[in-house]
Amino acid sequence: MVSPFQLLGWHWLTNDVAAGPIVRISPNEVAVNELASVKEVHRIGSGFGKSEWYPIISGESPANAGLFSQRDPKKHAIRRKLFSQPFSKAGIQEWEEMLKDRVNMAIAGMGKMAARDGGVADVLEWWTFMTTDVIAELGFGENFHALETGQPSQYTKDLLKTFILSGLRADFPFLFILAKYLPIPPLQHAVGAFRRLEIYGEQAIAKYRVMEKNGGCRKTLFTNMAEGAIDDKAIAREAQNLIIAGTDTTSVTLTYLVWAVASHPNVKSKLLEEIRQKIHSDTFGTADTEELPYLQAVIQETLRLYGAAPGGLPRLAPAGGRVLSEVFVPEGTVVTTHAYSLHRDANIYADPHRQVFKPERWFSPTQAMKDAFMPFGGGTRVCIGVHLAKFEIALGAITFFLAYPNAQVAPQTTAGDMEFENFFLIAPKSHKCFIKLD
Ligand code: HEM
Repeated sequence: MVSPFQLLGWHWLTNDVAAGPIVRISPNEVAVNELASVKEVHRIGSGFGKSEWYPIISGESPANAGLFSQRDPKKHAIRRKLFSQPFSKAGIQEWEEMLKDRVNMAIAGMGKMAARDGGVADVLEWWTFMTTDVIAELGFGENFHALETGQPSQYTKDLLKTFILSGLRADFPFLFILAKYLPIPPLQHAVGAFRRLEIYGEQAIAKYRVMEKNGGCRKTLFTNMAEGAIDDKAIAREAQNLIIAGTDTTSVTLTYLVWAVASHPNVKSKLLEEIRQKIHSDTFGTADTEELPYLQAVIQETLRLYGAAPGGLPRLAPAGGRVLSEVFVPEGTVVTTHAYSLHRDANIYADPHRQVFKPERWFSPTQAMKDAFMPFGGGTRVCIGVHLAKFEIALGAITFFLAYPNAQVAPQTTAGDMEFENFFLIAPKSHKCFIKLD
């Protein structure tokens, strides 16, 4: 059974290291935190598949499940194969100019905001406009113009609203049925948003097809997929899912990176020294970002502490059950693993906690550090957007600190504001991160 806590994504911090390697957190659910057990759960071929939480939270039936929520391993493998080239490192590098353009627009937007608002900009807002415009271009071949207008599109607002509301819809479906007939404004807005999203996705793909016929369409991630490999309804759904999976995840992580670096002057000066030494003109590209070891260490450390999806990833114990951390876990039990706890395990990471932002630890990581590092999940279900996310974060960080080397956390943003809110994906509680740019 899926618990309301699972649906709302609130069940992730309970598995503290002190609580033990395996903890029963509901009648049919255990959380595991021991490295060997976590590795077993995510090992390719281990038989631990995604639980029923995924189709419920995404609102997708088995017949129309997308890449993220597909539970059937064979169907998932077929869909994943279609995505693997466009999302590969080389595939993402083909979008380099567009990525750089959107990063530059975000930096310019922050500058304009700061010029208007006493030198201070909300970087979370601009990184979110950036990631939205990037993924809309990749998924739909459309520009949502969030960066140009400094406003989220109606589509993005609906999408993010429905992501939070999907937990509610799954738990209380009758409320959403009633909402069609009863004048309860918040529920009617939600139903309207779900419907608008479906219509928008289908219209966008239909429009794309017309342009394709006339030879005037922009390339998308789906452009080179074999004819008929995936129908237009499924493309619309996948594109929509990519916007959910690829927007806030990256913008929140990049925001925490800027905040953490701006809060640690020694880290900032080392990062700036490396960037200034190795980046000599604005023609730098994605490949150059991989030649900056200190930047890469800063990104790793940010993902360790502030990766955007650190909570439980629910899987089902396979036929016959399994022994995990010396405990027999019967078949069908929900088993969750949590990057949050693993990334703070003092047996693996020295001084693991939040105050200790130490990129240097990644210069010579132990095998255990590498094995325990799972901000993007693991096994066959590891995040498909990892290269896109890492390039956006790297390009964003370089461009930001070159433009604003004196960046500091503004007094409007306190440590409390940057505590996590958690709905499966985390965000700063205040949903803002004000940085003084000069
Ligand atoms: C810093 C940014 C990101 C983080 C921390 C992150 C994290 C994750 C995690 C932890 C998972 C595994 C979920 C599970 O097993 O339940 C995942 C899966 C996934 N992510 Fe990401 N993600 C990020 C960026 C992106 C981007 C940019 C995209 C696409 C545009 C994306 C698309 C996906 C998809 C489609 C899956 C499902 C893959 C599958 O099941 O085959 N993610 N992500």
